[in-house]
Amino acid sequence: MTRRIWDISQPLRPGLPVWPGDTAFRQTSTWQMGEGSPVNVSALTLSTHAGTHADAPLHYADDAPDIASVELVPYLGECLLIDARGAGALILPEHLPDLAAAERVLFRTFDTFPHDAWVDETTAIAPETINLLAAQGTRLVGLDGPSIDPQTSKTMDAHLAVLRHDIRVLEGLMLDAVPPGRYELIALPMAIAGGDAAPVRAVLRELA
Ligand SMILES: N[C@@H](CC(=O)c1ccccc1NC=O)C(=O)O
Ligand SMILES: [Zn+2]
Ligand SMILES: [Zn+2]
Repeated sequence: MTRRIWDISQPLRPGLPVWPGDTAFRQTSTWQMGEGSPVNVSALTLSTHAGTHADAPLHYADDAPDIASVELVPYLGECLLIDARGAGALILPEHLPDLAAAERVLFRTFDTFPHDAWVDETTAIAPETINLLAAQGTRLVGLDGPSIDPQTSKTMDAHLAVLRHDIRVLEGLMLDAVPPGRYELIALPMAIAGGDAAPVRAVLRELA
C-alpha cells in the first residue's frame, strides 16, 4: 500500500508574504532556452525565513550552530499534529491534549492559512509549553504561523526556550488539509553554510 503524503510547504513564488521589512522572494532568468542557450537557468533572491522554513539556533544566539551544522534526526520521523485553533495569542500548556508525548509536535493555529496576505497577529507558543514539551522528550516543534514568538516580541521567550532545550523549529507550515493525529514528518532544511535559517520542503506521510 502506498502511504498518503501531504505537502505542507508553501510554494516559493513572487508575492509570497514575508515578515514586515524582510526581503521579497524573486526569481530572475539568467539564461533562457533559444537564443544561444540550450537550457533555462534562473537566480533566486529570498530571505532565509521565506515561506516554510527551519530556524537555526544561530537565528537567536550568535555563538550557536548554523542550519548546515544541525543534526537532521529531529526533522525526520514520527510527529503529532495538534489542532490549536482557538488558542488565542499563545498556545499554553492547557491547550496540549492528554498523552501528547511526541518527539515532534506540530500545531495548527489558522482556520484558513493566509496564502496571499501577511497576518500580524498570529498564535505563538508560550515558553511554558516549550518547557513541558521538552520535559517529555520533544526535539522539534512546528507551526503554521510565521514565528513561535509573537511578531512584536522583543524578548523572544519561545525562541530562547527552544535554545535552552536544544529543540528545532519549523515555521510557516501549511496544515489546513491535514487532520490532527500522528504522521511521519519529512522536512529537511537546505544546508546553507552560515545560515540562520533555511527553506524546507516539508511533507507529512501516513504512518505504516
Ligand atoms: N522570529 C521570526 C523571524 C524574525 O524575527 C524575523 C524574520 C525576518 C526579518 C526580521 C525578523 N525579525 C526582526 O525583528 C522567525 O523565527 O522566523
Ligand atoms: Zn524563522
Ligand atoms: Zn523562529
